[in-house]
Amino acid sequence: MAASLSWTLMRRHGCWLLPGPLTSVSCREAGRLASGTLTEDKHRTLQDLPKVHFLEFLYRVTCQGFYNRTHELQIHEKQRLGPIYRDGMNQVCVSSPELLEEVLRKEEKFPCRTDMAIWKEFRDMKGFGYGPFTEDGEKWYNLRVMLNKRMLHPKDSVQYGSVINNVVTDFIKKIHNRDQSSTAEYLVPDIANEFYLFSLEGIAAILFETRLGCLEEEIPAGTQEFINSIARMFSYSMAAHITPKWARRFLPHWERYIAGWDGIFSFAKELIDKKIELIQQHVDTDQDMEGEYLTYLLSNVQMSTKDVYGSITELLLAGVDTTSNTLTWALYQLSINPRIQDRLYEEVSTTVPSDRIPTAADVTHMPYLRAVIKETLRMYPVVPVNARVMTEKSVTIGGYEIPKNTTFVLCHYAISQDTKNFSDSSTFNPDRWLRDGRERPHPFSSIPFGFGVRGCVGRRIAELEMYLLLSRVSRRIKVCIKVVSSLFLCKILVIVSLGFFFFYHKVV
Ligand code: HEM
Repeated sequence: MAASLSWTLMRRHGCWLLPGPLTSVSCREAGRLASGTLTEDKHRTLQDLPKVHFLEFLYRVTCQGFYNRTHELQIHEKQRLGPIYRDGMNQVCVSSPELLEEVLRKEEKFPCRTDMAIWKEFRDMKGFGYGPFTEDGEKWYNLRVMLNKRMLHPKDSVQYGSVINNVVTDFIKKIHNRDQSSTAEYLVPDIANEFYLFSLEGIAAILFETRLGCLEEEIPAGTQEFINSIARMFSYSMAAHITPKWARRFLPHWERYIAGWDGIFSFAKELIDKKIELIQQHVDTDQDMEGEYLTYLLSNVQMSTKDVYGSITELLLAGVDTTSNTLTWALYQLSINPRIQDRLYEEVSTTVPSDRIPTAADVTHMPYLRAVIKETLRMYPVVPVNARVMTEKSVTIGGYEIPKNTTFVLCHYAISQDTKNFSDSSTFNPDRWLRDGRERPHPFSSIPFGFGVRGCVGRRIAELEMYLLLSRVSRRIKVCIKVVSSLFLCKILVIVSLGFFFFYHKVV
């Protein structure tokens, strides 16, 4: 998934290609065995699984236009081959909630995703520690034990409520000030970018305990350089990954990729070093030091400063596009579904009086708001494909014995789009998540934050950011889509540009 996440971010400049025809041939045997209806009379192995040949895969990607929409390729292959098959790289793809559950429930003590070799290479070159994405095994486990504290439990995230609300206030001010000529309605030309800046400001305020100025009229030069470095690192990642080591000297990609990381780490390091200095001053003068996440990590004797540099940087990178893309899709769906928007407005305005800002505690009384986010993540999962590698022993999945070190590709997108799991799956319907006595979807049919000990560490923070922003926006602003100039989706559902939004004040 780390690769998928980095790919997600890398593809911010991708484009939407027209869908190719979907064939409806299915591999009945694999489907029936996997769903348990075929007698398991024979010992079945990896070799017995239906297979997509590498050339077939190349053909689909290059000639059939799946290059920029491999999430749709998941659906295509599932229709042809059933819910479990081998892909062109001999990985085992699973695309039913039952099989997904089987894989994840059998995961090992230190679950492994994929190797982040080129991320690790930079850290090794420059002497920085690994973070939660790059670390593996017992070291990863010990790191997560420390990172989880003050972040993963819902009551931990509540303490960041006021920090996030301050950032939301600045976001709303910025949007309002955009067009001073009209108090009633105005256009926001690139809402995806506004949400990117909001998410970066929000996660940095939590992680660094400082503000970066992303929501100011003019973004400070250092912050802008940091944003550019993130973009540079991701846009050259794929080229750096496929360039052979011997060719790096002759092509510009590797150097640019490293320059991107240099910019990211030097910015993060400067902020962390400032905090270390501040803590030291307090220690020297015998003063108590109050602080949040970074202070907690730096005060933890089991974490070296080198590890803090690595972890904070990876948390920061994971916490921006994920949240901002989800918010953009949520707003898009609200803008084309005015009844859902009105219902959200009703819920927020009846739960919190208009003179009060919604808090983390208020959000627990807003089931519809939470359902809107859950449904957005079902339709547009920011991590549409994840992975697990069982490194200790072979494992039996869907009746097939799969040798150790085989990669399992978890096809979340195909699962959450399947009408067997969600009736009318292409319709945005938050109601399906309400706990009002209706039948609940299979628990593994939509798991946008992953599962188990390797699941998303930033989940609670991300949810709180999205709830607090959306509750305030929906109470104050009526959002309509005016022009969808260019709705680009790419390989992993990242929005490059979502046209123009037409905003109208509800309450000034
Ligand atoms: C809408 C927002 C987000 C979504 C949908 C999301 C989703 C995910 C998913 C699916 C995974 C992989 C889990 C697994 O393999 O089982 C993950 C991992 C991770 N996420 Fe998030 N994430 C979001 C926001 C954030 C934020 C705000 C942060 C930072 C505070 C963050 C930090 C991480 C980290 C560090 C990992 C790697 C964990 C590990 O390997 O131990 N995420 N995320």
